[in-house]
Amino acid sequence: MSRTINMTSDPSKSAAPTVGATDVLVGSFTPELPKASVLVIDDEPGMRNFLSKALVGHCATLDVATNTEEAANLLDANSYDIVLLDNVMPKQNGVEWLADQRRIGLFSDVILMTAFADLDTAIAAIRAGASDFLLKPFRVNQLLNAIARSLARAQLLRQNAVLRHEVEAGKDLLHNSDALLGSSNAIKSVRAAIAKAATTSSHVVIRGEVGSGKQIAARMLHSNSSRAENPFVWLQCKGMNEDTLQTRLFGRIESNSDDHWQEQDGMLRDAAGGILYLEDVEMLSPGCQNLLVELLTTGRFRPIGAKRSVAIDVQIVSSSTQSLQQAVNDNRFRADLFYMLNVIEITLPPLRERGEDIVELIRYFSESLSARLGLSQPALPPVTRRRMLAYRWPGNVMELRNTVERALINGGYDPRLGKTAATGEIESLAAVEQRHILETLDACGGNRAEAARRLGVARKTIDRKCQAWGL
Ligand SMILES: Nc1ncnc2c1ncn2[C@@H]1O[C@H](COP(=O)(O)OP(=O)(O)OP(=O)(O)O)[C@@H](O)[C@H]1O
Repeated sequence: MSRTINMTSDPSKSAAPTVGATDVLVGSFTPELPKASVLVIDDEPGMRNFLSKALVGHCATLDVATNTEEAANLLDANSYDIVLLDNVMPKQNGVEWLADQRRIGLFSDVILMTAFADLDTAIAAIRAGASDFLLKPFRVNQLLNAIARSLARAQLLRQNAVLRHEVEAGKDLLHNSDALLGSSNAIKSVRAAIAKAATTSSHVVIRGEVGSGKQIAARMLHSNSSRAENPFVWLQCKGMNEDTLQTRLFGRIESNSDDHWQEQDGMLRDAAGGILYLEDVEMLSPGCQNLLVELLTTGRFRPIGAKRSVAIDVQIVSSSTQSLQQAVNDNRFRADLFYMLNVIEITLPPLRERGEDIVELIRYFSESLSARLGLSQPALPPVTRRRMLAYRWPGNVMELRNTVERALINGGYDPRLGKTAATGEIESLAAVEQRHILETLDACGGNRAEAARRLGVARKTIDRKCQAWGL
């Protein structure tokens, strides 16, 4: 059986350390070390004792295995950031065992400890995926430095992967608002729902039309949650074949007949501890749906081609432009997955249903885009403003943002702006009323008294409505 070192255990009661026991630790080696989980694999009691004594109190979890079978069992059950592996052990040497484990699925950084620094061992270890060497005898500082280096490298790789996903997201994220702007009651309720969802780890579905701000809502949820320090990883589920989608999400391990292996990390591992945002979740391929059900049922997933599964803590926020329930009814989406993902549902109202926000959004985009593009803000004549308020915005805030950007580039708003085509869609009474009043105002050249007369309402009513819409 393996031996687990409990953080409260007293390693000094074990056999006396054999190497560098008198080293004094100075300073913090890396901010990652206190959060790290480490597995030590060594058949020599003295060495195990030295490593335990050196590491207890410095890392979050420390497990010790006396042989490779114990180690494999521990790896089946737990995830480790670092594995410290002795090379010379009975039955199978460390490098051979490591190569086997990489093919099964070993997702930790491995530091090989060896007394024989020959080139062949070094080459074999690198091929087997060791990230560093410790040449025996070594001191505690050398050990902690090697671990710190591996942790820092892993952190860097993860940050790099997350940034790559952001670039692939293709969205102009740097210049977007990081909050859902607007003072309409509809957007206030959405912000309140986001704040509530951010206090839990429950999975969330955000529904809304194209460009209505679903991704901004998901990012807001992330930055308000306790997961904010961990990654937000975005995956577009639309337009990718089954194989690519599975690899991108779950990762893949491939080995060929030459005993070479290749590992591709999936987004799930990149998102560990954070939020995975599945955009257009209704387009998720059937195979991915099955794998996600397995993940949500067991809390573990298996990279494609791996034999070993990995435990993962991730909050899934999905977005859907179509009705997900409809996709279930049409047998395009698994009903159990729908219920697992849809613990909390947030619906973003279309822009035409929250006319009060339009002027605020125009101002925001006009100011932020003019600063970014180095262009002066275009004038917004009352007639254009009215037309923008009356327009239906089928592309929602995204369309509004692009309209403002186009006006900046062209030096003014298009006078034909806001000619609405009927869509046959049912609108709320408030939206119809707003559009009708604004179109009447337009027909009256902005004369409110005349518009009130034609509409058969008091002038004060028109004034009150215009004020609410920011006119
Ligand atoms: N309430 C809002 N406040 C500020 N910006 C917003 C708001 N809603 C949307 N946006 C902006 O509109 C654009 C589209 O938003 P976003 O990408 O979040 O929409 P979406 O619903 O995810 O779109 P899609 O369905 O195409 O993925 C972005 O530039 C975003 O910054």
